[in-house]
Amino acid sequence: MRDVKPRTLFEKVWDRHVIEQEEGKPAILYIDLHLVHEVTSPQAFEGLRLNGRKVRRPDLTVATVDHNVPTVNRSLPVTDGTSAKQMETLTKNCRDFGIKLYDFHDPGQGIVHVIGPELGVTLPGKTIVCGDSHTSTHGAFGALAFGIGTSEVEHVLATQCLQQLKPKTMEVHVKGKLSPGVTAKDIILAVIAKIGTDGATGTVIEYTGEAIRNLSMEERMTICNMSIEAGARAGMIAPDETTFRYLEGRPHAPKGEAFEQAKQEWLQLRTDEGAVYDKRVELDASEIAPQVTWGTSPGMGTAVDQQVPDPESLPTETERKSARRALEYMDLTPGTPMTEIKVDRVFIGSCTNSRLEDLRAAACVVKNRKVAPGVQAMVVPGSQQVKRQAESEGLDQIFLDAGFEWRESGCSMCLAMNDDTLNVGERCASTSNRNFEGRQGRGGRTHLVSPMMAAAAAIEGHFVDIRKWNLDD
Ligand SMILES: CC(C)[C@H](C(=O)O)[C@@H](O)C(=O)O
Ligand code: SF4
Repeated sequence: MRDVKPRTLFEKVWDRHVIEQEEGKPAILYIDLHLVHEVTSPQAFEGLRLNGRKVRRPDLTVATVDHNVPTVNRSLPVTDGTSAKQMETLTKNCRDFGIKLYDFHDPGQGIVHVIGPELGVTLPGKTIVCGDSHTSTHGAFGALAFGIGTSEVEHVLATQCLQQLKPKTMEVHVKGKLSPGVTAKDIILAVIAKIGTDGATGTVIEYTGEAIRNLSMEERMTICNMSIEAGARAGMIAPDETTFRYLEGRPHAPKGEAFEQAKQEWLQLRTDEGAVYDKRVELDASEIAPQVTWGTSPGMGTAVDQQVPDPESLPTETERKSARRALEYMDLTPGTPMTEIKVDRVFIGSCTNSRLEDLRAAACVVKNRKVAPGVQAMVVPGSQQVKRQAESEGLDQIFLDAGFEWRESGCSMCLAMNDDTLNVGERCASTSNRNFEGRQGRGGRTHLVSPMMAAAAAIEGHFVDIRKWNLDD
């Protein structure tokens, strides 16, 4: 008899990929796409060599350099020893094992989570892994995409399979409409502020509701990207016309009749009526204000029209203790209006917010304005393609005229593995996803915001409520 139990989107993708499942044991999953970058792959390839193994499916494996790449002049040799070595190692590994690499000079190079969708290798219903926690980004297409460790990278390279315990499910339902000036980044920061950085631990989140349906693919990627900051294994959004419009014509997406057929299949990838999630939370988009983090974890955030909270007002001693420590590190006083916090640096980039739409939104704020004196601001496009497109629209000139630096693509100051770092004590408005101590450089202080909010902070020299700006002038 056919099993007619209603299933969630996650369960449908999971079920299609289970090769073997013994009761109480991890399942063995088939992996459709393995993305590789220079930081988490060297030991994995070394392991293959030591065991005399090949890569099982080089055709389902795609590599790029992103974490370490310098974002200035690419015609010069890479001077940082560790970065140069990691990049050379990946080049050699890809050559030896027959893997397509988007290297330093390739027009397709970029942050791994930006280029997957751009190339159309990220597709609905696929299982996608990468030795990188923000692999959750690709779930925006209705793929099951999650980060894995280096030993698992080796396992997937060798077998194209992975052992996984089945995660639980969680629905994050965002009803209603966003106010002007409030973006996908504000939704996800508000979700994390509400449920905490462990609010979704052990689950795969599915984002649903009117506010999510109305988002573009770029915005959906921003949301799924930060699922990991809420503790989730992955984030997913059911594919729809927005997804198909984005994918059609991408280099590796199916073409013509095959695309139409794929679309019919992808349309099945939605949660059945009556399917039950293990957990559920609901937010009203109309109540979300632009967000700014004040602490050293992505959950320590508030609305821009609020104040730095008083740690003593928090409910538990653990929370009070970590908030006290965070405020000390961030050099902030409880009760300070968020809009009075001054910034030294502004970073617009990272796999959360470095796509064309993000740059357009920031440029719209920056146009005909100047970066405040004393503020150093930079834009780092997520990929070479984003960079080229932005330049063809003249966005680079808008940023340059305002006093921003316009860089080459890569992770850059999201995690400061290259020369792009904060100095001790510097405060940064950043469109990235993590604000841990030292994340953007030792002693650096990070405030997570949307691209529009980062751009406005660059212009004013402190955080501002973007809803109060007239952006049509
Ligand atoms: C370097 C890599 C392992 C790491 C990750 O997995 O997320 C990085 O991308 C990050 O954002 O901290
Ligand atoms: S941009 Fe930042 S978060 Fe994204 S993969 Fe690179 S380092 Fe990780």
